[in-house]
Amino acid sequence: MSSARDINPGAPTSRSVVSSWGQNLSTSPVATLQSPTASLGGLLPRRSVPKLLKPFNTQDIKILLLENVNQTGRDILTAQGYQVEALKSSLPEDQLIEKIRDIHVIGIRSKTKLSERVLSEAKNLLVIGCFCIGTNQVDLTYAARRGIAVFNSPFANSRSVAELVIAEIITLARQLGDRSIEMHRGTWNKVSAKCWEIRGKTLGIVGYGHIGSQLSVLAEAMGMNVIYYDVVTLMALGTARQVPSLDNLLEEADFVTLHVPDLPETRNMISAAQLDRMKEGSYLINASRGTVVDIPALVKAMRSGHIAGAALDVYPNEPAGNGDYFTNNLNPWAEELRSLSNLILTPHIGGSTEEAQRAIGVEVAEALVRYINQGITLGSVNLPEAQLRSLTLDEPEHARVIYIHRNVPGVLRKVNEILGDHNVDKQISDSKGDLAYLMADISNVRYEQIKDIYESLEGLSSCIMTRVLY
Ligand SMILES: NC(=O)c1ccc[n+]([C@@H]2O[C@H](COP(=O)([O-])OP(=O)(O)OC[C@H]3O[C@@H](n4cnc5c(N)ncnc54)[C@H](O)[C@@H]3O)[C@@H](O)[C@H]2O)c1
Ligand SMILES: O=C(O)CC[C@@H](O)C(=O)O
Repeated sequence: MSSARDINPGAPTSRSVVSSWGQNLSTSPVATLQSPTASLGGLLPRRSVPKLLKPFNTQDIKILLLENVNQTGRDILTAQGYQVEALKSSLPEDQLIEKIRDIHVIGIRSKTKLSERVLSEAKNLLVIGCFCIGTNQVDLTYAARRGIAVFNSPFANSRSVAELVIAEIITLARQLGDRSIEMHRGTWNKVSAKCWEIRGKTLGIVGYGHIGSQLSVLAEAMGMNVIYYDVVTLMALGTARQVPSLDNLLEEADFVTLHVPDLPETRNMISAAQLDRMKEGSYLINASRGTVVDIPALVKAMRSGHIAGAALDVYPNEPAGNGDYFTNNLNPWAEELRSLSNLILTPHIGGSTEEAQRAIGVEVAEALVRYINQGITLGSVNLPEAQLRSLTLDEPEHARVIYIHRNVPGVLRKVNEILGDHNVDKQISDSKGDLAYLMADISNVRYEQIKDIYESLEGLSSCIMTRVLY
């Protein structure tokens, strides 16, 4: 990345070299070192004081957090001395492009689309934090091509989603949503027709990952029979049973619940043909991604009475913030949906609990700090995972070189020629597809040599991004 030297806070420009020499490096060591996720602590030599690697004034790091990221995450980032701006909602694309030009880190949830168009404007961006499970809103391939790391929180809200689905199964079986709406309008409508217990009914889980498998355990505890369909063969929990095809599941289940990611092969996975296969009077729940269900087909199946009820938490288009947006302007069938009986509509709240949001805030913010301060990529969804133990304060004249590069032959030789005048204490390199990530801790490196190392690495044709931390 030819302009990285000017814009990458990891780049030892003369400004950052000068400003960091006299800097107190331990602005807030605790936030990095108390991480429960990385096993860094265990790898540290006893009684050595870890040194925070910051080749820049921490105040120079600019972070934009969108979509009301939890306070736990904001606190961790602010404690590092970074400049943190936090907004409650997402931003329209043009405003996002304006903002993203200037920042080093962006934190988002599910609404902010970080497309190639947006990311191509993000000249300073080092890392993206998705404060959620899904990463489908980010162009991961393009981000990797630019050497921009992406982190998420793979399962901190799984339990919250599973509990919501359990609540929805009973709510649909007993038509609780409709009874409640009627009572709110003053209507007493005591009925038992087509209201059921869930005990002994069959739950069909599509996608038996973190959420699907958690849900399986809860559903069995309530006396349901569980079957599941997944593209991967997975160990069944309890007495659940994997079925060989989606059609098998649809034909057997009383309740079908979807827990697959947004992928080309899951788009409209449940459409007219699949709804037809479902049992007469069965129910559909979608708390995965809005693209997975063909909504006009669902409307038709519900109007005919073939599908007795449904719960939707996610939609193809979702608004950037809270407000009266669930209209046909957002999705052309929104008002028709609103008119259906026994249909639970929720505003993408599957993972929205205090517990989940706090845990996600901590997990993702700590991953960001580890990456910014030490270059550790453990848990990254798009870069190879690499970690080295922290340098310590009793290791003076050490520097950590991070070289993100195209995965082509001969790179290690060239890098080691550049590092050759110094002692390479530790080195790790890993690749993922076309991309490779190298970390090396070198000693006997004088302050004025760092700039040369940086410029030599940047001059290699394989270079995507170089950072030198010291
Ligand atoms: N509503 C919410 O607030 C909310 C919260 C968290 C997660 N989610 C969404 O829920 C979904 C599932 O999350 P998770 O954490 O359980 O994911 P996961 O990756 O742990 O599990 C997904 C499972 O789906 C399977 N799968 C993939 N493609 C499939 C296909 N074509 N057919 C059948 N199975 C397939 C995978 O093999 C995997 O086992 C994701 O889309 C996620 O973004 C929504
Ligand atoms: O909190 C969100 O916006 C997203 C929740 C969920 O869809 C996820 O991907 O974790």
